[in-house]
Amino acid sequence: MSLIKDTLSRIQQSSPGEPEFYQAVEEVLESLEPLFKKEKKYSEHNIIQRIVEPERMITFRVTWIDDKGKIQVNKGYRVQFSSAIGPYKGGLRFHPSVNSGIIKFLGFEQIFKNSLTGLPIGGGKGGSDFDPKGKSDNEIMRFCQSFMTELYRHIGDTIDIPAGDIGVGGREIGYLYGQYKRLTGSYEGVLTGKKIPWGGSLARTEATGYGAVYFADSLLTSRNDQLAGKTAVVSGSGNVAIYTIKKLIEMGATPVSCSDSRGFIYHKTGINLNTLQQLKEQGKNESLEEYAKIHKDAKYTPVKDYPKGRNPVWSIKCDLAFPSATQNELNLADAKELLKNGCILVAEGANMPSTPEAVHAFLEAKILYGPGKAANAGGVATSQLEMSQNASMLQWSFEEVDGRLRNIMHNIYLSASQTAEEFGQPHNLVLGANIAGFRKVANAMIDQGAV
Ligand SMILES: NC(=O)C1=CN([C@@H]2O[C@H](COP(=O)(O)OP(=O)(O)OC[C@H]3O[C@@H](n4cnc5c(N)ncnc54)[C@H](O)[C@@H]3O)[C@@H](O)[C@H]2O)C=CC1
Ligand SMILES: O=C(O)CCC(=O)C(=O)O
Repeated sequence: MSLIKDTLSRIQQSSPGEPEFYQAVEEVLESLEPLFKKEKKYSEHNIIQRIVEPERMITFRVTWIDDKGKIQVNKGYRVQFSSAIGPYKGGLRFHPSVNSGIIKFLGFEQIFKNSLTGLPIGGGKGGSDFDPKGKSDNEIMRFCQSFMTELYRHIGDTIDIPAGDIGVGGREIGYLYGQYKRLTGSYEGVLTGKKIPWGGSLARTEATGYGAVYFADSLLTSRNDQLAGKTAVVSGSGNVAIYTIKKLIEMGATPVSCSDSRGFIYHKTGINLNTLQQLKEQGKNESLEEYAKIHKDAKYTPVKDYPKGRNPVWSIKCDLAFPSATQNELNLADAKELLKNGCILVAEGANMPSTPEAVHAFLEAKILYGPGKAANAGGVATSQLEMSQNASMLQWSFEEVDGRLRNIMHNIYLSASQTAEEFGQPHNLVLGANIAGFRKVANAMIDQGAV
């Protein structure tokens, strides 16, 4: 269609070499076609041309000194994509694969995800190609301090509020926050994902994983089904995967896998969360290999033994799948395998983990499919709850925050499914989430004039 083709060809020309960004844009635009047919105001106000162009993209040099005294250089990014409905909000990713296209795809997704939460937050994202693996604590600290020395002038508690993502957890947020305070002298909620004694929110650490499971629960309930008794495959073994596994266990399901960039574990009787958490806290690269040494009935498969072009996590027989590692980790062949094995639900903890072909296969099969921007929105929603607590100088209980998270996830489900129904495709939550998220942002853009 011309809306998609024209927009893609324009962004390919103006932003060459950013395939993940084009992928994210194409998926959203495909879903928006029925809305554009129904309501002309979005074309009249040229919303698409405006929304695919970030309000601001900041790139900067991050110079830091390693433990040997050598000067190292990385690249830092912050995309401030849309402030139509609130201050820019989104995580920071530290991973060697980070480049402008990755940051822009994540920032673009964040616009609609944040809108879906029903909270007043705009879309942003940032990060660096810095690789935290194998770095000492002091190296991480020096890197974070240098990163913030550039970033601090662009952020603020009502301007742009970064948080964590891959490679950025409580430790990194601490070093970033310390440096922000040193530079500005201001104790404000400028970052979320802070530790509890210095402004963090209870349940933020758990929120993305818990939220994905709450979302799955809403999906299953819509078909008079439940999590209890189901077998689940989970990929990743970081923040999102661990708290997905924890909540699945609490709700009576059996998560049987986890993975990292070196390999995966299949533990048919169920992942032992204590072992996994203890090994991950030790921070060794070999934690999943160690897991299989401790639990003899678990099988570890290294990446070098994966069949070409496949992620064998998705070949494990299961009822439910929670991709919780990274983008494009589940392709069409993987999707077909999941469907062949009787998987009835996919809830994406990661951002854009399924390739477009895999997404189409899920939609065609009419299984319960929760796209990342809906299913993993619990993390950013709880970040906004952290901002609210910071602004009012209060701290809510775990139960209070968790209860709000659960409601927010159910409301996201309702908003996506009711919108999907409105457009005559009740099972299609990709369409529902994209239209519901877009409509609010686009209407705000129209109200605010040509800015
Ligand atoms: N932390 C949060 O609150 C949120 C995270 N997400 C998304 O969830 C996903 C996971 O993020 P976190 O758990 O926060 O990060 P993390 O750094 O805690 O964990 C990332 C996990 O993914 C694995 N991984 C990374 N690249 C991989 C690759 N190429 N192949 C296989 N495994 C790989 C890592 O080994 C690790 O187990 C990402 O897509 C992130 O954007 C989405 C919403 C919020
Ligand atoms: O908590 C946040 O602000 C951001 C979380 C995030 O990066 C995401 O939703 O992908």
